Amino acid sequence: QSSLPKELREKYVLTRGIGTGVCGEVKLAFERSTCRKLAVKIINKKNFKSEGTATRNAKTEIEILQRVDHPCLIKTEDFYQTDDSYYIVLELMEGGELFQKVKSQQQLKESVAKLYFYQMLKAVQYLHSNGIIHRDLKPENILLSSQEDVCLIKVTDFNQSRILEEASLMRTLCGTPSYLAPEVFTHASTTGYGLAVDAWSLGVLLFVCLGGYPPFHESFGHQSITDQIIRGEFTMVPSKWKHVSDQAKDVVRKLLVVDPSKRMTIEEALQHPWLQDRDMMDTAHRLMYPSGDAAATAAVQVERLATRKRGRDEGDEEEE
Ligand SMILES: C/C(=N\NC(=N)N)c1ccc(NC(=O)c2cc3cccc([N+](=O)[O-])c3[nH]2)cc1
Repeated sequence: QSSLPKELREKYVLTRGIGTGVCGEVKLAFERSTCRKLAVKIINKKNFKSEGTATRNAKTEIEILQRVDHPCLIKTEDFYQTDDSYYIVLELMEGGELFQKVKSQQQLKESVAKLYFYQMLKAVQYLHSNGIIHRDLKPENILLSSQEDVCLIKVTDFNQSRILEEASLMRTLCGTPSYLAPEVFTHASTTGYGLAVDAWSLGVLLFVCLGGYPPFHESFGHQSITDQIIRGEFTMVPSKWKHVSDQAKDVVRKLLVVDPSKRMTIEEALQHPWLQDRDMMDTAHRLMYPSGDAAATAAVQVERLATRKRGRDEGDEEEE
């Protein structure tokens, strides 16, 4: 306890480790004044590559962590740092990492995978609408709020995240264009493609949740994992996928598209037939907005009306 910042020690009691991460660990903590249980993520500064990027990354990450406000994004309660570590006080996510749930070939029930995937889409939709690309979406960075299958999920670890610097692009375009490369003007450098990397990662996450194994892996066949990814070559092993609906497979196939300009976007994924599932959406919104406060309820109503309207537009014979 001695190496902990004094203010941290005065406000919280840190106990056992509850999760392991490549860049640090997570400890269970109790807030002295309220006895509330919390998590403290300890990030060793020396884990970062070079001093320069480390400090900049960490500043960006801390700024993002303190700025984001969405039910499916981890919320920080407090933040401390010493010369060699960052201490981030977070809400406790008793279900742990999605990684633990899907490793050892455990396939999730399709309804559970859909509930989690919908929440991941909403979290990433929120990040993108705030000009933030996550860039490191993986099962270790998806936390579950409880051991129950039906639970809230939260995206965490913004270490690789980037805030889209539209400003720097605007400055660039003010100068003389004569020496600028074509991609500076095309999609590649503006929000377009940047955001698409998160759509790909969500495709990999959905594949793992539905199939219980990763789409690209060094142990598959003769190709390196990089070649498999560059070629977008993955296999849906029948024994694992025969019970998975065609609509679910369609979402995976439209996200794991190599050409970012042809890849399904987050918005399009949210409109995909597989996700037009009112029961799932009601459950998700009940988990995301438990207080049922007015604004949230309004948001839910808007979403449901939109879904209902879409259904009518598409000749949805089902009566309301
Ligand atoms: C902000 C961040 N990482 N940032 C970074 N690596 N630069 C970050 C990364 C991971 C976490 N993980 C947890 O909060 C976390 C992991 C885990 C496992 C079992 C049980 C619990 N829990 O809260 O009960 C857990 N919480 C929380 C924050």
